[in-house]
Amino acid sequence: MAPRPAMSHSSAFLLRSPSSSSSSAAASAGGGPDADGAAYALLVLNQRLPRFAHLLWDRAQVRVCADGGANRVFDGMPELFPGEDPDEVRRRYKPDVIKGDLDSIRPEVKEYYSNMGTKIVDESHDQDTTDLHKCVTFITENLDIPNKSNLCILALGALGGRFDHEMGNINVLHTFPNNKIILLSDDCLIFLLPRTHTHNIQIERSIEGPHCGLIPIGAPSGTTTTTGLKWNLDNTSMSFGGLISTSNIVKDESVTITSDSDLIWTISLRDHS
Ligand SMILES: Nc1ncnc2c1ncn2[C@@H]1O[C@H](COP(=O)(O)OP(=O)(O)OP(=O)(O)O)[C@@H](O)[C@H]1O
Ligand SMILES: Cc1ncc(C[n+]2csc(CCO)c2C)c(N)n1
Repeated sequence: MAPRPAMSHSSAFLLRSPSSSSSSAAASAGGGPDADGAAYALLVLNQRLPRFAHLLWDRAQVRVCADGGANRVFDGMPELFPGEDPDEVRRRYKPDVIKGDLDSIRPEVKEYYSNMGTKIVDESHDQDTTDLHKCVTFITENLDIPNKSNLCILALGALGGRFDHEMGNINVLHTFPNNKIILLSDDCLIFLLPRTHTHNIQIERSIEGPHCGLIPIGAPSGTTTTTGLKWNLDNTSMSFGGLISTSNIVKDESVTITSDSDLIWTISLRDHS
C-alpha cells in the first residue's frame, strides 16, 4: 500500500481536566478549546441528552441544535441540575443556532430561544437531507465561526434509538469525510477513518474502552492492518457477510489503523454515573 499521511485522534474532550490524561471522566466547566488544542462544535440531536452534555456545552466553540434537539436542551438541561431553578438553567444553555426542517421542535421552545436571540434556520423545503446533515453544512459553511477548518463536530444523541436515524447519521460521516465528526451516545462513540490516511488513535483509558470495533460500512475493505488491539488485523479483508471486527478489545495506549477503505471506528465509553 502506498505511504499516506498520518491523522491522530483523541477523545480527550471527554476528560474532566483535558490537560491531564490521567484525570477521570467527562469534562467539567472550563472554557476554551479541548485537550489536544482541537476546538469543537457541539451538535445536539433529538435524543435524550447524554449525562455529560452540560460539560461538553461549556467548552464548545459553537452550539447547534438539530430541530427537535432544541426540545432536549430545553427539557433536559434543567434535569441535569435538579436543585436549580429550571429557567435559570435554561438561560445558561442557549443554543447559538437551531436548524432543520423544524417539524419536531415545539412551538414554545422555538419561541423561547428565538426571543433569546438564537438564530433559527428553517429548511423545511429540503426533505432529502437529514437535520444532522443540514447542521453539519451550517457549521462547515458559516463564515462567522472562528477556526472552522480545525473544528471537530461532536454530535450528541446520534446512536441508540431509531435504526434509520442511526444509519442516516453514519451516512453523514461518509458524506463529509474531510470533516472530523464524532457521533456520541452515553455508551459509545464512533467516527470515520478515511482511507486517505493512516490513523493513530490515542486511547483515554479512564473514559473509553476496552470494547471497540472496526467496521467497513461503506464498502468492503481489501486490506486493513492494525496495532494495539487484542485481535489485530494483518493485511486482512473485511466485508459484511465475511469478517468484520466487532467485540475487539484495545490493548495499548494507542491504536494504529491503515486500510484501503473508509472504516468506522467505535469504542465503548465507561460508565461514570
Ligand atoms: N432515535 C434517534 N436515533 C438517532 N438519531 C436521532 C434519533 N432521533 C433523532 N435523531 C437525530 O436528530 C436529528 C433531529 O431529529 P428530529 O426528530 O428533529 O428529526 P426529524 O427529521 O423530525 O425526524 P423524522 O421526521 O424522521 O422523525 C435527526 O436528523 C437525527 O440525526
Ligand atoms: C429516497 C428517500 N427516502 C426517504 C426520504 C425522506 N427523507 C429523507 S431525509 C428527510 C428529512 C428529515 O428531516 C426526509 C423526510 C427521501 N427524501 N428520499
